[in-house]
Amino acid sequence: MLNAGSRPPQLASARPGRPNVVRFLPYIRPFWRQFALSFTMAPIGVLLSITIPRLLGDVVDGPIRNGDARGVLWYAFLLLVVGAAEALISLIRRWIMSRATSHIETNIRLDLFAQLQRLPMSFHKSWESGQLLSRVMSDLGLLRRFMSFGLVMLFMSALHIVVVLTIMVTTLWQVGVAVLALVVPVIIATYLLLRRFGPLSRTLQDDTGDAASAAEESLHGVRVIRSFGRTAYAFEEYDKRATTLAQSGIRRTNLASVLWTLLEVFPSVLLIVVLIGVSFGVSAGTLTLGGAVTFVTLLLSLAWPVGGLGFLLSFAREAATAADRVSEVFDAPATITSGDAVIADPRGALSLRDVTFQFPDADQPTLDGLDLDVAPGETVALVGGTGSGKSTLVSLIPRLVDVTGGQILLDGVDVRDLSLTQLRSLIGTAFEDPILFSMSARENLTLGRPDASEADIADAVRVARAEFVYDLPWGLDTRLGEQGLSLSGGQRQRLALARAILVRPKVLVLDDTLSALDIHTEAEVEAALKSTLVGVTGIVVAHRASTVMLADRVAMLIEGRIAHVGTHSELLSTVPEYRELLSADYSIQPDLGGEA
Ligand SMILES: Nc1ncnc2c1ncn2[C@@H]1O[C@H](COP(=O)(O)OP(=O)(O)OP(=O)(O)O)[C@@H](O)[C@H]1O
Repeated sequence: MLNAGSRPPQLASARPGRPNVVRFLPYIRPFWRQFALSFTMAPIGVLLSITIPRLLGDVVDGPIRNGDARGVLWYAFLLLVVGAAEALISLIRRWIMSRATSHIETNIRLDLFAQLQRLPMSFHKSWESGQLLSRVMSDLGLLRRFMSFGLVMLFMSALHIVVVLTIMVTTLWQVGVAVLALVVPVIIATYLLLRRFGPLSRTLQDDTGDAASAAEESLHGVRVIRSFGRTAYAFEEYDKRATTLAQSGIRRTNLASVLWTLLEVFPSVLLIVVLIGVSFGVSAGTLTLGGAVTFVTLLLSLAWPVGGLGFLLSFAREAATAADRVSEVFDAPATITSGDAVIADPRGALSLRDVTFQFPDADQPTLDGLDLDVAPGETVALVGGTGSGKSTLVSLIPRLVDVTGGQILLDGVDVRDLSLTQLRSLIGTAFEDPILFSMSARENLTLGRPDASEADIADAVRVARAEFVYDLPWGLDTRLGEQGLSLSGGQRQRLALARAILVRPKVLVLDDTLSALDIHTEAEVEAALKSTLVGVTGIVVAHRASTVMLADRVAMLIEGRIAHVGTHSELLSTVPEYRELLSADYSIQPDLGGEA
């Protein structure tokens, strides 16, 4: 798996007044030869395309006027060669650019993915996944398409227009000036329309992200939606976002159509002016018939560059918006950064010193002044009512989030000062809701230790009572997860537990990992875990008395504070809230009662 920390983004830093799109230039730098070649070929293409009107003029004034059939054929051949050369140049340019920009897109996408891996959980909780997906996929795709052909076409169109207008002004200045007089208001109108286009394009791209989020959420929760009979409601919710998206698309296309129409009609208006101008020129004898043909054909050659300019300018605006949206993810602060310290001989002593944690949008702390020392090899169970802060506390240990006050020390070193790679290799975590990836059972198991041997895997599988993996259709190579074989909740939990054990952690954090197991399997797993936890520091979030039995000591959380610490028997006999909390299990396990 990608080590996010090892891939710093190449994106240039933000500067006031500098458009975000410019910040992506470092990605283009390794491919500057391809870009240089493509931009050098562009003027040759323009030159060839304006050669055709010149040849047409010459054939009219020469072979056609003189009735020279061989001459006409010769010009026809020349026209064919010029046309073919123009097509070949454009083909080569496309090949070069599509290869270069695909690499650029991949590099940006990898950096963006690494950045998403680096960003703290608070970022992922506050951003809808559809919004992130639309940035990773559609915005980057749009940027690539713009770099691949939009940029060079924009350059070619502008060059073509400038060259043709210059030829016109120098050949027949009266007509040239009239054409220029018409071009200026069109440029101003284009500029004004594009200013309105920017915000519309941003809204459309944001609405695309919203629609993607709605689709992702309802597909993810399709089981819940169906079981509550809320398919119609989910459809309505998606319909709302899809309609908003369609409306934004229509508003943007309406505006773009005005721009495109303006620029498409423009050459036809120019044609009238030019036709009147050249007919005066021909009758006054200042222009030959061939010259008139060249003039008119040159003007007609403007139809695509001018018509396409509207599309290309709006495309450039959309690419700028896509760059803004992608930059927002790159600019989000990666608050969980690696420290430099490395523990030479890790033992797994864990200490909480006045640990406080408050969610950014909460008005009071979720954890408030926690102190606890867990000795190497000791197992502490965290118990407490629902919402008392157990999961929040365990997420602080591997730094999924950071404390907002106090310190968590591992072997006396503040976890924020430790190398993140070492910290996460020392801590194995398994959550209540185990996430399995769309890969083989073996890859899922070895996620935290890709070099694990068959014997290590077998050992972890045995402790977690996950032997069922060997009975899957293709054993350890069976593909699991969203697009693979689906496992039961208990099987998933056991696989996640084996994954955490396989890391051979110094600290094993189990966040209610055994909740989906039946009582017998849980007892088996616990017995095996007990032998494994020897020498490993354990932090076990527990709801059942049976899980608490794994622990040497119990810390009871009440409203974000550690209210009681002691052995299970001590708390049972001295803390009524503890007895009450575990009463369900307590009543069905008389031997526990005996212990009390
Ligand atoms: N992003 C958040 N912003 C604000 N409050 C939050 C956020 N996430 C969780 N909380 C609150 O923090 C408190 C502690 O939650 P936590 O999940 O740690 O409890 P828990 O003890 O693990 O509960 P359970 O046993 O039900 O899993 C809860 O009141 C929860 O609503």
